[in-house]
Amino acid sequence: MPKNFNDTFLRACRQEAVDYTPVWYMRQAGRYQPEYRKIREKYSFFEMNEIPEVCVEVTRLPVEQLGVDAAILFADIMTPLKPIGVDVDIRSGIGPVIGNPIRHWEDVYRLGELDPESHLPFILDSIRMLEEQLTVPLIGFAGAPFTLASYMIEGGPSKNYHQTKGFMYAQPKAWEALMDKLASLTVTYLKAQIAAGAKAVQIFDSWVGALNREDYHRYVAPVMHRIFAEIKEASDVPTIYFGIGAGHLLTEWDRLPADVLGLDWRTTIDTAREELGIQKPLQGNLDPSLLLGPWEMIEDKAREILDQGAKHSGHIFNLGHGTYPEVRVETLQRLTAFIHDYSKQN
Ligand SMILES: Cc1c2[nH]c(c1CCC(=O)O)Cc1[nH]c(c(CCC(=O)O)c1C)Cc1[nH]c(c(CCC(=O)O)c1C)Cc1[nH]c(c(C)c1CCC(=O)O)C2
Repeated sequence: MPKNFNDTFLRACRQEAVDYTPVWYMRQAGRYQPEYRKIREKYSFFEMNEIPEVCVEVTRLPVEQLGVDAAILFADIMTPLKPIGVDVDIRSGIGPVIGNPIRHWEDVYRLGELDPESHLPFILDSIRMLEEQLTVPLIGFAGAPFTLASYMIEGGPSKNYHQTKGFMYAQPKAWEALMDKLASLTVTYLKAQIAAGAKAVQIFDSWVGALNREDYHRYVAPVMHRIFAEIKEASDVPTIYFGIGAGHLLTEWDRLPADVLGLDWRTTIDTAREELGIQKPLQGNLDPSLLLGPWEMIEDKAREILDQGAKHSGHIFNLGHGTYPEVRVETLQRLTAFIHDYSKQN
């Protein structure tokens, strides 16, 4: 680990004292960066992912360009599904598209088991290289079972997840088996990332907000509990749980052995703390669309989020979802500097 290592992000995850509010951005490596677009012209998404030199360069770029306090591994939530038999492609502007969607219980039983060292050596090599080079913590990540299953069942992005939920209601045994397999994969994958050098891990459950509280409790919470408990048992790296439109699930999430909860822009930090009584560290939550508005609006909102975050220990600034291709690099540079300067003074 380099000498000038900045652990502000990790300290905030543990609710320890910090000199300023740390910040990183979901999808901080991506098409809003001219350098990314240039590399992407030459390679497919998975080629970029599978060549460690490229993966390392793309992971480092936003740290150097924006001055953020954490790096997130350049990969996708779909990356570990390819080796277990999911025929997935990432299409620009669309997202993951699956050639062999799950329709019957047989499709669930056909899924293989992940062996990170032999299936994904490029990911672990990239993490080891980054661990030597980075002066900020590297966040490893994985998709949560519900969100992975939604792509595997729908065959691609969806608006209402009705096939996923239909499968869950109509074939509960197959659903449970699918959740179990994906939970094991997530634990195995994250443990391997931690062993290779990831300093924190985030689990993306982007689409789980499609479920009501009762269904979340019944069909998803048990596996999420198992995942966080098994990671906690194996290591002391902070774990972060994030989803979109999931404010109604926050009190359920609060009961999981996850360390940090990620908020989208629909739930303010004040609401989470004062109305829902959440004591865990919180990450978020500027609406990424606001980055397309005038600077004064961005600054006002960032100040409001920082003020709310500062009332309690444990706030990591982030967006409420990933940044968009239309966002200017300069906007994120200015926002990062503002967050650091403002939170140092307050
Ligand atoms: C649901 C989900 C996916 N992928 C991911 C999630 C969870 C977070 C979220 O909700 O956004 C997570 C993800 N995807 C990517 C990262 C890398 C790290 C980072 O945040 O910088 C991470 C953490 C790279 C990526 N993943 C993807 C890109 C764009 C790929 C390209 O260059 O075409 C990147 C940089 C593709 C992808 N992959 C997925 C989507 C919805 C898309 C975007 C489609 C598009 O707008 O083109 C599935």
